[in-house]
Amino acid sequence: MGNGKVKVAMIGAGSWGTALSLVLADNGHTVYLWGKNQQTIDEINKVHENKKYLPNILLPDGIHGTTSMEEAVRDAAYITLSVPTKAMREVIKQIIPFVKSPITFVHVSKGIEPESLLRISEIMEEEIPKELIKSIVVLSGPSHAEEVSLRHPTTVTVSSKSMEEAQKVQDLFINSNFRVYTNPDIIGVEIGGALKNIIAVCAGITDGLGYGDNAKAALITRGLAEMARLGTKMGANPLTFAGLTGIGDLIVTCTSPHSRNWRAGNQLGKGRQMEEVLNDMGMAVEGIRTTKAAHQLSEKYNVELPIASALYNVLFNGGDPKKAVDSLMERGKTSEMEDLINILASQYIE
Ligand SMILES: NC(=O)C1=CN([C@@H]2O[C@H](COP(=O)(O)OP(=O)(O)OC[C@H]3O[C@@H](n4cnc5c(N)ncnc54)[C@H](O)[C@@H]3O)[C@@H](O)[C@H]2O)C=CC1
Ligand SMILES: O=C(CO)COP(=O)(O)O
Repeated sequence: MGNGKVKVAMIGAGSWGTALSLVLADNGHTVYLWGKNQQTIDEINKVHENKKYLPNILLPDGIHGTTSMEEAVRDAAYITLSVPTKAMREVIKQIIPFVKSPITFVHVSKGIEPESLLRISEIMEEEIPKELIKSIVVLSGPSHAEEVSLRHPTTVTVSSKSMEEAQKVQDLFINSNFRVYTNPDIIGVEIGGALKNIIAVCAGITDGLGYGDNAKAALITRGLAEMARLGTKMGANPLTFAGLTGIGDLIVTCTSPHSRNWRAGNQLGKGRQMEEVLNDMGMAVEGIRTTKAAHQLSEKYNVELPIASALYNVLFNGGDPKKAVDSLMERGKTSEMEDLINILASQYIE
C-alpha cells in the first residue's frame, strides 16, 4: 500500500465501527469492515451506506464490507474490535484462527463485564493467545458516530501499556476532523468510558421525568465523583477523569439525544419498561450491563456508588425511577470537598 497506508480490519459493522472505518478511509487506509449481517454488508458494498446503523452517510470507497473473518483479518496491520462488550469474547474466538503473527489489537468499546468484572483490554488478554498480541490499544472519548461520520470536530484519546503502539494508533486515526490524544492510564481511560454510560442512563431518566438542567448538572458532577471514586480504587489516575474519557464523555453522553444510553433512560423516565425499551432500540445500550458490573464492583472494593446503586435498583429490582431520585436527594448529609480530597488521596493510601 505504501506511504504509511495500511489495511485495517474493523470487526463490528455497527454505528461506531462504520464511523471509524470512514475516518480511516479518509486517511487513505484500506478498511475491511466485518459484520455478520449479509444484508448490511451488501448495502455497504453496493450503495456505500450502512442503512441500519448509520443511515444517510455515503461511505468512502476505501471501505470494503465482508462477512468473511478470514478476508477481513488476512494481512491486516491492525485489528480493531468495535462490537458491544457482551459480544467481545465470542467475536475474538472467531478472529484468532486467522491471526498468523503478533499484531496490535485496538478496541473502541465501552463496558465492564459483569461477574468477571474485567475491563475490555483484560478480556482481550484472556482470550487472545499471548504470542499473537503485539499490544492492545483502547480508543475512547466523546464521539457520537453520527457526528464523526459528518466529519464534525471530534476529540478522542488512545491508551495502552505500550505508549509507542498508542502513538502509532494515534497516527492511524488522527486527521483535521478527528483529533486523537494519548494518555498512559489505560485503567482510567477504560473505566471512564464504561461508567459514564451508567450516569447517561440516569440523565435520560431525569430528563424523562421532566426535571431539567439542575438535576442533570448534579448527575454529571456527582456522577464524575462516583466514577473517580471507584476508578481510583481500581488503579486509575484520578486526573484521567478530568479528561476526554471522563468528564468529556460524560458531558456528550448525558446531554445528547444521539446517546442510546440517554435515550433508553429517557424512555424509562417516561414510564416505559426496560425490556420494551431495549427491544425498540435494537442497538447496544452498554450502560445496562455495566450497572450490574458497577454494583458488583462497589461490593468488591467497598466503595459507595449512590447513583449507580439507585439505577441498579430501578433496572434490576423493579424500582420506581422517581423514588430513586427522591432516595438520592434524601441521603445523609455529606461534604463535597472531603469526598474530592479522598478521591485524590486514595491512590496514595492503601
Ligand atoms: N455509537 C457510538 O457513537 C459509539 C459507540 N461506542 C461503543 O462501541 C461499541 C459498539 O457500539 P455501536 O457500534 O454503537 O453498537 P451498534 O448497536 O450500533 O452495533 C453493534 C454491532 O455489533 C454487532 N454484534 C452484536 N453482537 C454481535 C455478536 N455476538 N457477534 C458479531 N457481531 C455482533 C451488531 O450486529 C452490530 O453490527 C459499544 O461498546 C459502544 O459503547 C463508543 C463510542 C461511540
Ligand atoms: O460513547 C458514546 C459517545 O462517546 C456513545 O454513547 P451511546 O452508547 O450512549 O450512544
